[in-house]
Amino acid sequence: MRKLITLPGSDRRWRSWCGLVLGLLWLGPGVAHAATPLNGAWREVRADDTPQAVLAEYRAGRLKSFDPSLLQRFPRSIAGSWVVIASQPPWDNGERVLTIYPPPLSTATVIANGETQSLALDDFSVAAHGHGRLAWRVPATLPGSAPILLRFEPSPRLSAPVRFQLQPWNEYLQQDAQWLVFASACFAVMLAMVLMALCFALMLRDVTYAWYAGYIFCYMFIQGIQTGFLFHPLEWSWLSGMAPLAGPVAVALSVAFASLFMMRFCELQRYAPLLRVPIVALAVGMIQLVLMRCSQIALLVEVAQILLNPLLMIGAVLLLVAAIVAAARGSRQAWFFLAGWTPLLLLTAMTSAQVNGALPQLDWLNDASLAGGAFEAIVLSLGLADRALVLRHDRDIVQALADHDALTNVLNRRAWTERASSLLANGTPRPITLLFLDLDHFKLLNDRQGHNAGDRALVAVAQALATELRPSDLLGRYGGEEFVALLDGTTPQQAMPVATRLCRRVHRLEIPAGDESMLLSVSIGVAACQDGDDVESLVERADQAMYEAKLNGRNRVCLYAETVPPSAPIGPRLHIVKKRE
Ligand SMILES: Nc1nc2c(ncn2[C@@H]2O[C@H](COP(=O)(O)OP(=O)(O)OP(=O)(O)O)[C@@H](O)[C@H]2O)c(=O)[nH]1
Repeated sequence: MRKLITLPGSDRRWRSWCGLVLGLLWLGPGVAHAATPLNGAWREVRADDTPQAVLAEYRAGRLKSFDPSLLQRFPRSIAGSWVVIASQPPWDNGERVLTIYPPPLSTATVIANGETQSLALDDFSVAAHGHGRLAWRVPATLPGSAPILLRFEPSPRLSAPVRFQLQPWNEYLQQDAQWLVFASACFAVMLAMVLMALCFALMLRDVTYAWYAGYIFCYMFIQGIQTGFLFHPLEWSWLSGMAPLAGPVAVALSVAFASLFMMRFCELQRYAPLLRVPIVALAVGMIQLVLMRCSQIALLVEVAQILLNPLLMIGAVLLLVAAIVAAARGSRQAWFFLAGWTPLLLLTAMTSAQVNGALPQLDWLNDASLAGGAFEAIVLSLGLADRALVLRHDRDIVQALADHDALTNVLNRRAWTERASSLLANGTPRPITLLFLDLDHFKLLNDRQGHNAGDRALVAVAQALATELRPSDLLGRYGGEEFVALLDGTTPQQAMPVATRLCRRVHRLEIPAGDESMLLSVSIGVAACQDGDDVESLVERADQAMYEAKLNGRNRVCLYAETVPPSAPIGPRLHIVKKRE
């Protein structure tokens, strides 16, 4: 048989570095290990084959040779394939482990020293298992020069290509542990994002998070089956034999969840409304495939099997186009989707190409897909956080619009009442005083100068009041030409000079109206908060005081009578603002 040249160490290291870059979380398998150089040969299984006859054919050089260090695809055949793996000299007779990576979903049987042993992901009978690969501990009695014969059982599906390694036991243990750390980290990241998204979905009652959680969970599940992580180390023995059903079902569900998630996340309704229909159809179609696959009706199962791959390809293109269109039309989230999802799509496309015999050197694609899942989960979570931020910003704007008077931009009556109520409800004993302001003869001003001039006057008054008051004072527009200001921590005696200042300030305002300027004045009622007061009762007393100010000639401040002893002279209750010259 023609001797095959194995890849030099530098090449292998280069491939490992590619894995590091693409895998992002690549911890262990990225480090190159000095595996024994191997020769490989194979042929399809025939009906009257015996292991001895196959080995004899191998020794006679009649099998098809291949390089075990590269990914090798054994065609789907009815009976399966024989594979012979032999070390190149110098032979190592120490403790060795033969590994098959990535682990095939079908069973492989090793025949050595006249004994057979089955290797399968969902085989829980053997004590020692490889993680993320099939592993067989070579018996010490088998000489290093002896070829190892394997029989790959026929697979109903197109089988993924595999590569073989023969490693010293210690080196294998180290690589196995590194892979476990790497895979656990990837799965932990994805699981954390799923749990976080579920909490958000429940708390915020936003189904986008639920679709996201479903999508990432399905992807995790697919990776868990493909890498064998669910079987070893998780030992989900109940899943044994179910992989051929559970795998395609999880794939179809993940596409359905991804479609529903991306539709809401990228706001297709706003940015690409026409693409919503095919994407909803894709999600519905995938769910139908799941139902057909689980129906146990042979015809439906067969049809579902045939439709899955073409629909996957169409779906991938559709989601990609929709995301690009939405991103181009201004959807921020679509960029997050593209950043997280495109690497995974590329990896999936490359893995599919490998199933058809391309890219045999890229043996890191499977682990990179695992890391790609974790990377995507993080990027999409960042996208969801960004979306929450944008929604909060929009909500703040709406809230501000709802709380503020459109003309004067001070708090409107509802918002002012709410905030004043919570201030009064805050039980800390402290003085609180309310000013009730009503512009004088405003109807006259409107009638003479027009409604627009009246509006300008209201805006100018609101600005003047806001400037004159402290930021902590609660200013609001209570009605047409009525304003209220709640002065927290202020006694009526302290509030009177403030109210007088406001009175003067309003009276000094110059509101241009045609050739002349308007003269404004305001009457202010002052009332102190008493025990058991609510906003309504406090406003009522301040309103009464304001009427008193009106009755006394307007353009003045009046303190509500009950808040000062009846014996007090009228002076401190009534502040008259001098008429403007
Ligand atoms: N321009 C303008 N006018 C308003 C607005 N809201 C209420 N008004 C007017 O304010 C006037 C209030 O008139 P009245 O309640 O009779 O009070 P007044 O004319 O100020 O008289 P006194 O309060 O007794 O001094 C009415 O003519 C309302 O139409 C507004 O947003 N813009």
